[in-house]
Amino acid sequence: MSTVTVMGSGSWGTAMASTLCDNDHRVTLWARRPEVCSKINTEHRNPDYFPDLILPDHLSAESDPSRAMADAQFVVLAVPSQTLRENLGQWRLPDNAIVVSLAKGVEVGTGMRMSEVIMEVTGISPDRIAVLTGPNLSHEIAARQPAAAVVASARQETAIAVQQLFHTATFRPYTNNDVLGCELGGATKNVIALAVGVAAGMGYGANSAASLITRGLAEIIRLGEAMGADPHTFSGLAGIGDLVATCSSPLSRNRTFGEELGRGRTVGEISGSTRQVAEGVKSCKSIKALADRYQVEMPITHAVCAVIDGQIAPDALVQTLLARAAKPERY
Ligand SMILES: NC(=O)C1=CN([C@@H]2O[C@H](COP(=O)(O)OP(=O)(O)OC[C@H]3O[C@@H](n4cnc5c(N)ncnc54)[C@H](O)[C@@H]3O)[C@@H](O)[C@H]2O)C=CC1
Ligand SMILES: O=C(CO)COP(=O)(O)O
Repeated sequence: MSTVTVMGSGSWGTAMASTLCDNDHRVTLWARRPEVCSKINTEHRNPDYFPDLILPDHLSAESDPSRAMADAQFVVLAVPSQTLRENLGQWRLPDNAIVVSLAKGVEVGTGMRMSEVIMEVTGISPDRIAVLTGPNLSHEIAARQPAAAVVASARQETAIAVQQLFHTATFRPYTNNDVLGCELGGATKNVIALAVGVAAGMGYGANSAASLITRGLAEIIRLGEAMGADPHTFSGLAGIGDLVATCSSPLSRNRTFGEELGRGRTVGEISGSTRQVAEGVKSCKSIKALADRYQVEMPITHAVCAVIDGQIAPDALVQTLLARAAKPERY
């Protein structure tokens, strides 16, 4: 049994905290709002994110970050990518705890992956940092539907410790030492899911979705290789696995955001109507910046950015991609 603190009580933090309880770990969930803590502690519910789910009764919630993390052997970070730097700046993580990053994004302005942000802000060695990623839609995980995932760390013992921490009867993590590839896979698939959503919102079917997923994977691999990732990572759970889950599921916030765009709503309208984060809306900019920095062609990412920035209408996204010069199929 380990002592684990999950920092962030949105969809993914709550689902992961709940899963961790299946292994009888001592789990504390940090929530910003005391009223959320109170609902979790007294009613075992987090109604804003899971109105129908009863949480394990031994899951406890705490709104004070220091109290939440006291004694934690593992700290699991489940806040949005674009707030992680600010959050870490305000928190004091316990010495020697292993830090697990759950966020799937690239920081706007710096182009940094989440493990890089963690290292820069906290000074923690990469040996104590792990990334958990893969095809893991929170509502399916919270319902204990079976799924696999990847735990990546620079240090194999850390990856194995986190793998064991999360491995339950329904949740099966594999280890991987390609932290860069795993993080990139998780962040880039959100952008492709936005494009797939736009196509779906315009009424296009499986052929359009499959074409975007496949060519999306090609541009993800191009970027990954240019940055030094292992290309095999992208044929695994952190790559094609997560890409397929996110691009296919109506539960995906990124795909749904794109679908709303395709139906004619604006970025402002969609963002204003949900409290949930669709990471690709911001990360598309930082991923496009990485593509420019590494001189990699990422036409779908470019087109998504143009839609999000209002430079082209959503219904021009697919046309823009189809009108590109003809070329051989290759990565
Ligand atoms: N929901 C899912 O199925 C999965 C999500 N993820 C990733 O997990 C990360 C967190 O996403 P979700 O929990 O799904 O998002 P969410 O929108 O459901 O919840 C985000 C949580 O962060 C909190 N938050 C927002 N702004 C904050 C701030 N400035 N400071 C501190 N906390 C803040 C919110 O109150 C909320 O508790 C994202 O990077 C997402 O890509 C990864 C795998 C699956
Ligand atoms: O990362 C996810 C599934 O693995 C969740 O995707 P969304 O953020 O699009 O809901």
